[in-house]
Amino acid sequence: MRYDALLLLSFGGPEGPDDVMPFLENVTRGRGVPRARLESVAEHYHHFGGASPINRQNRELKAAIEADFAAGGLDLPVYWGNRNWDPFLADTLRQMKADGVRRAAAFVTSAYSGYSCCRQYLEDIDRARAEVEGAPEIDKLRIYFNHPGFVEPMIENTRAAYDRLPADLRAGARLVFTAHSVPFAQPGRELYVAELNDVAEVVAEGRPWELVYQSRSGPPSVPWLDPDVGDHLEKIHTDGAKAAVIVPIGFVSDHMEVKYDLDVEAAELAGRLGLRIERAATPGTHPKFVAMVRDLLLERDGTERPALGALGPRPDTCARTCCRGPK
Ligand SMILES: CC1=C(CCC(=O)O)c2cc3nc(cc4[nH]c(cc5[nH]c(cc1n2)c(C)c5CCC(=O)O)c(CCC(=O)O)c4C)C(CCC(=O)O)=C3C
Ligand SMILES: [Fe+2]
Repeated sequence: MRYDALLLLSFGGPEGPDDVMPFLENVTRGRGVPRARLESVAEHYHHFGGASPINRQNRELKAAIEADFAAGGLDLPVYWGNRNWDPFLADTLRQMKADGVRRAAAFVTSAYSGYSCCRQYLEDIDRARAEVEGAPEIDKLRIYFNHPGFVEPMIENTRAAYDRLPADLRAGARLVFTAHSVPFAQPGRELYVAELNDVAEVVAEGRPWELVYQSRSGPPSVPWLDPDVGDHLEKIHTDGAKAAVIVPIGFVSDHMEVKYDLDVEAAELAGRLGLRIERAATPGTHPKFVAMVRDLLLERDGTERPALGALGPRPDTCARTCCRGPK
């Protein structure tokens, strides 16, 4: 084992009402998100008492990874750091250094390629390391959108969502995959879209399906990936659909974008339309997803690199050109 720690690297989220605005300002600094959008997203967090579910989910994931390492005889400490909120990555690196960690592998809670999911985390690592003299070296583990540990829980959760539909609605239910929208001009967008389509085809298990986007945040003048999930639900309702299974294929846990934009907003819309929807769970702390983290670590020492779908495993280190950030 060439690493002496695992770093769980995530987005971060507010833990109470006073954190909401400072958190949103961290997320959107320099990104041209309109103030009105920030204020409406703040309301999503206030709807849940000002706390994002993502921190609890990361604490649970960290505990599950620790238990899985222990059960697998892997004696490696696990640390957790975020891009946008406490525990901030630089503080975590300071702690790792104090504990004598010299080289760590990073597992990021985003499964896909593209600037927001991948390159931005590499930039976060560079920036945080530059802040901490003598910081450990950090290798980001490969992108895992098509690893069976991510895809198989998605398949199981999709089947379970079908099973929750009334039997008479199952056969006619539309299968709708959803992912976070990004600006059309975002570096790596083509690869992000290709990967989403590749996994959707596997998870659909032969059913017809469609891929839509959610949680768009830029000004209307800037094109983002579409169609939007809400517009799409209205369209399939107009087409005569009675039910749909919604699979948040773009996300690894049931955080705010899932809990609000799907379980509140899309659910309200579907209720108004009289469209029955069931939302599939995300991998979260599914045992296969947790075990994948250990597999990704061990494959660095030459074991198999499993991948489902047609695209094949991504390389360990992505080329600087594949989803370059803003210059
Ligand atoms: C592709 C993608 C993922 C999926 C991959 C992954 O899962 O990582 C993702 C995840 C997440 N996005 C999250 C939250 C937010 N994203 C925002 C804004 C943005 N997201 C973007 C992209 C993505 N984001 C983009 C291009 C922007 C515009 C600003 C910019 O160019 O960066 C904003 C600002 C307000 C708004 O405009 O919505 C918030 C609050 C949370 C935490 C939720 C919680 O608290 O539970 C998570 C996991
Ligand atoms: Fe986001």
